Amino acid sequence: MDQTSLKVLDFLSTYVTEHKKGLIDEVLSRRTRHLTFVLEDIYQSQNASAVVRTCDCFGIQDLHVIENKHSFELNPRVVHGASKWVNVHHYQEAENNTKACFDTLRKKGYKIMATSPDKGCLSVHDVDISEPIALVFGTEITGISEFTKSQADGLVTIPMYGFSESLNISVSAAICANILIEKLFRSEINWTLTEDEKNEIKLNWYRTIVSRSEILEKQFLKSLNHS
Ligand SMILES: C[S@@+](CC[C@H](N)C(=O)[O-])C[C@H]1O[C@@H](n2cnc3c(N)ncnc32)[C@H](O)[C@@H]1O
Repeated sequence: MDQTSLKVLDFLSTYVTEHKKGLIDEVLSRRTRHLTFVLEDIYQSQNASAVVRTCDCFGIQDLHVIENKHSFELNPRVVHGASKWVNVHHYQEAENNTKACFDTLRKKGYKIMATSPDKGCLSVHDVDISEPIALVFGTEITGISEFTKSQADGLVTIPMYGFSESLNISVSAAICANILIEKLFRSEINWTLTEDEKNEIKLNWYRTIVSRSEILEKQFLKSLNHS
């Protein structure tokens, strides 16, 4: 983070109560980029919203949204403001947005694991979390695309024992988040964010919670340029 952004962070922090600052620091201490979620063409807003909320609740900072056939929409009654705390990255411009997303994630060092109700896949309990993982969830009716199936580094399943063929996508995301985050917390892996990452996220959160932050920031930057 550059010096000016650090000064803005410092400035905006004067408008945030000590209680809120403490809460933000506590939440940031449990945020991770070691695990990230990917949604491929999810078209029901309540499902997309429930996943955003799950990411926030379990400390998954980034959600990648692939929009090949369907656009991503949030339902305010389900998301409950959680989208303010999670970085949502959209892939909607390329000819194959799934490929664009996977290329980006691989460059960042992620292994791509796709989820499926198929019995033959690796159980989510047995996933190796030593490397950063991007977990892909498929669309409501047809699941993950053939492209994802062929390009993923592995397929993961939540074992099921009933008559139904699959879980709801948002339920699957919550179960996987719970299992993998607990596994991460119990491991020796360095899954926490760097100080720089924490500051960048904190600045965005301060901008969200401080009223009229945009105007205040403009005035502050003007005063910096004059001094
Ligand atoms: C309703 S399911 C899609 C069902 C589709 N017929 C299929 O075979 O994938 C939607 C998404 O939820 C996730 N899902 C559902 N059940 C799962 C399970 N048992 N294990 C892992 N993921 C599951 C997957 O991401 C799936 O693409």
